[in-house]
Amino acid sequence: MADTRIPPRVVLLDIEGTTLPVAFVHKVLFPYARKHLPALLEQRENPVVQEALAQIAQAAPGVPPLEQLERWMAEDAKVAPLKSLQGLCWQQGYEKGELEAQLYPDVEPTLKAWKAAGLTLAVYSSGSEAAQKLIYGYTEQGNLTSLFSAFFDLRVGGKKSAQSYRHILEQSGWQGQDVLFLSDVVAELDAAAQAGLRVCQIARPEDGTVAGTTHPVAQSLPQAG
Ligand SMILES: CSCCC(=O)C(=O)COP(=O)(O)O
Ligand SMILES: [Mg+2]
Repeated sequence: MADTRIPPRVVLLDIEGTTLPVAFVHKVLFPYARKHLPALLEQRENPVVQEALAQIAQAAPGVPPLEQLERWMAEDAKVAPLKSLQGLCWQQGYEKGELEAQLYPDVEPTLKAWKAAGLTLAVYSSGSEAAQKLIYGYTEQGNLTSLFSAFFDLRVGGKKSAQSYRHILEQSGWQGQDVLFLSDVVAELDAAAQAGLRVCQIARPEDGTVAGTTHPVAQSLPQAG
């Protein structure tokens, strides 16, 4: 159990519902990817596409790739081939100026203040590392990627599994009691706490996030720090 009188050294942040509105992900990013996936799948020479197609064939033998991707998108499944292909669609959207990440208003000033105060900042999202870097690379406030020291994605495992947070600690060398994990999803906080991290739920009123009963709750990043 962490001594809460000692401040954390690292803040590990979820994205959707924590730093970026759920509506932006579901009403802007996901539809953009859905529209561009069929053309992307034609780019057979692209190594990201090739790897994703191989992973889809392994996960769903005999199912046409686009059909399987549609199923996963309908379920909002957090699976690596979908996430890497979505990331590639978004890359093209950001580079063409068709996408720009709209963070919650408190996020950019708070991240900068935490960084200036000496905290290490890191991301853990189901979105691929490439997609995370795009979000923070193309925000309305400019490129914020240099604020972050590490980007963790589904390669460490799913966010509702304690083992994933143990992998993050192993890979980073951080001690669990030094790391504060912020997320809107209680099951993710449960898993992180089980692995020995400090946790705080971000329950955004504008997203209607339901506050749990087992972990500290804040309505914005500055309240959590
Ligand atoms: C970082 S890319 C957009 C978010 C995304 O694809 C997603 O599935 C949301 O995942 P999170 O773990 O940030 O809730
Ligand atoms: Mg989230």
